[in-house]
Amino acid sequence: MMMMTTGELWTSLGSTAGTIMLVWAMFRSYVPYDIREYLIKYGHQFMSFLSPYIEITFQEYTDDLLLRSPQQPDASPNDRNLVFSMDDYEEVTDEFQGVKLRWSSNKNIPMSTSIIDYPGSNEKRYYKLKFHKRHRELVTSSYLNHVREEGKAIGVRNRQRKLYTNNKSDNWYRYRGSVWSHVVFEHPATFQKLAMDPVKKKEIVDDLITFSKSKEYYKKIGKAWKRGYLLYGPPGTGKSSMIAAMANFLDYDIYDLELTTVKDNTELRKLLIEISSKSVVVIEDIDCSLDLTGQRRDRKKSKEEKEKKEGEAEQSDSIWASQLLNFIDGLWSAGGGERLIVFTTNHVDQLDPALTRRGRMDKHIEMSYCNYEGFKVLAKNYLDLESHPLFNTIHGLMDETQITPADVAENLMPKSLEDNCK
Ligand SMILES: Nc1ncnc2c1ncn2[C@@H]1O[C@H](COP(=O)(O)OP(=O)(O)OP(=O)(O)O)[C@@H](O)[C@H]1O
Ligand SMILES: [Mg+2]
Repeated sequence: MMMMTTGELWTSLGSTAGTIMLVWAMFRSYVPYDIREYLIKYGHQFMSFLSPYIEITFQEYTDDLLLRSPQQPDASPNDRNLVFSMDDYEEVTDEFQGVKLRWSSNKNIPMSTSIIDYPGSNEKRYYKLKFHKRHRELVTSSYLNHVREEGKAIGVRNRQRKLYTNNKSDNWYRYRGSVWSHVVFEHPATFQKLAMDPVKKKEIVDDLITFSKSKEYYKKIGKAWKRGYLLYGPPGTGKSSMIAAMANFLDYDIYDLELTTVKDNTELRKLLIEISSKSVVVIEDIDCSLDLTGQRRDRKKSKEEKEKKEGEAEQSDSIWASQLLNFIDGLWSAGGGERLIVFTTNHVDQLDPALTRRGRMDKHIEMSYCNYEGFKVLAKNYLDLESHPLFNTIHGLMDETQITPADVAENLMPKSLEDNCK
């Protein structure tokens, strides 16, 4: 057998490359353009006929297809801003049901036609998927769907959640017809940090999990995929914190619907229609919101005044309440998206029966004064304390007094910077 030295190998490679270049240059200068194109086109077809591989090209268009190399970690919910993507001309290998598939990223850079050109503005990126012909069935029937679903799931995990508030209809034209304004929703509340009866807490968490997994069930029974909660209890017992915890838990947006700025049913319908899937719709202080005068009802009204107005108010309340819920039932049944609707009130006894009736609101949750269990959660949150000689005394005091978690929290907060450092 003849062995080549490294020097000889390089010389031979160099001369082969030289020959190829020469043939290519002759081909370009002596073969006319159209024949050249023809030969290249059919050359490609011939080669792909012989090749055992199939290549599919995907233009970069939406984030429907999100590629992630196996070596790169998923961005966790805490690193929402970290997005991993493929570099230009990078190749990654994916594995699906034991089959290896190669993805590569490429880009077309068209000839510039405009005078001012921003770098990258005209580039069109695309991805190529290469796999063996024998896996064609697997790729077309299941793999591409799998990529799409994964992409969507990653998109949902990485999206920034939003807190929406309804714009006053007088200003809708200013917001170019947008009925909702939004800011990024970043609230630290979690169920773990919520001070409340642990059994009740677990019940709510389980309820949310069941709801979020029940798409097929709601479809089967022909009902809108939604769930209604009524949170009630004195101020400072954690109703709003609970809503934030729910949204964080399910990764939903929040739509804070201020009913007092909604003038009529048409406006209400417009607002409700715009609410997207995976959201919590919140109507705070429902007893005040449902006053048709558009003003929050004054809780300190004199008794006679209250009685005098009771008749009218009750009538308008029930109109609003049932209309709101009928709208929601009707509008959302078509959409198929998952939505929670949460009402809060400090005065559950004053609510219209149309609202509190079972079936309207799926779950009534009472948020109440802080007990010892709640205190322990707050002590852990605020002071990082799990036990202390004073806990026994506090236990006794908590049983005797009615104090809201907000008040307890307030007292556990350091009063000054020095306090904090002790
Ligand atoms: N159950 C709780 N667990 C933990 N923190 C709580 C709880 N309740 C209240 N807090 C603390 O008190 C603050 C006020 O609570 P929150 O706004 O959730 O009360 P609320 O019931 O919505 O009151 P309101 O009826 O006045 O709207 C919160 O920011 C939170 O720090
Ligand atoms: Mg509140």
